[in-house]
Amino acid sequence: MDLHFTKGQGTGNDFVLFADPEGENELSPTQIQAVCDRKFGVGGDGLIRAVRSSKLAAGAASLDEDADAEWFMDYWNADGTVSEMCGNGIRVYARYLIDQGLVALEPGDTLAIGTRAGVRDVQRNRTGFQVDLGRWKLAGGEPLVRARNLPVARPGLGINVGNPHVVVALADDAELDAADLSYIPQLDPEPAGGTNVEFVVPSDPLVVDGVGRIRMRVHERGSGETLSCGTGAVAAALATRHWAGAGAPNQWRVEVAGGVLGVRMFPTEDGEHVSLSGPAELVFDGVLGLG
Ligand SMILES: N[C@@H](CCC[C@H](N)C(=O)O)C(=O)O
Repeated sequence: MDLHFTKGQGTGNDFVLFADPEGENELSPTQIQAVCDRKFGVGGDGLIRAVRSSKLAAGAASLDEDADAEWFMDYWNADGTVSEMCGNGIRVYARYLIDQGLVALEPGDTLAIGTRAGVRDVQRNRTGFQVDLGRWKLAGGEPLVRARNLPVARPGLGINVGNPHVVVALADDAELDAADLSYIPQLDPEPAGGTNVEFVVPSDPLVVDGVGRIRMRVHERGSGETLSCGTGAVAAALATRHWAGAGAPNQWRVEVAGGVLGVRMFPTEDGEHVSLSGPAELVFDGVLGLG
């Protein structure tokens, strides 16, 4: 089979995307690993299949919340495992659907996209996209996190924004730079199903013009260290606001190795939601022969 793909990225978090509107070409975990391999394949932190929600295999996801989500983001990590949600990926996915002529979306317009975490609204803006990640949750527990080259294990804060995260505050930039994230951070207790782990350092001053500022590095479940993680940036901002206490802002600028992401917490009738904004680019198209 020939895979007609597009490579895309959002703040350096890179994805291989392909269109399977009728749901006829689901890839196996082994094929996904091969496509995402940086030496023998296209290379990517994850793979996204564009499939119509109506063509999903029964039980793949519940789309009860919004029957208008014509398109589903079928997201897979580079190691061939699924994830419920991807904050950078969903912006790149919106860009891809527009580029393929599968949806029309002008700046200011909103598109509902199905994900394993539920339906998410993505709004196109002048420079990129903003996604409403819905209600966030404290995941409970404060696992002790050990990472190579860090002097001590520290408690992390578990946060779920559709997918699982544990956020750890480090002492300073020097510690953040020294952490060796080519090894999987060890958690005690280890959360069932694994987790993404974010390491954060507040900027000094923490708040400028009402916007909180942090730096972050991430070890993604199923992909290793990446240049950025959108849902991770959201979890990191939520955790930092939690630690900062009363008076902490609801708007955050998160600096990652691949660029800058914006996070905003806002009230809704349904409780507090959190949104993520940032760029989304398509890089090149290609065809890969799959055995
Ligand atoms: N890079 C993504 C998150 C991708 C999924 C994650 N590795 C997981 O397993 O949950 C993002 O931008 O949010």
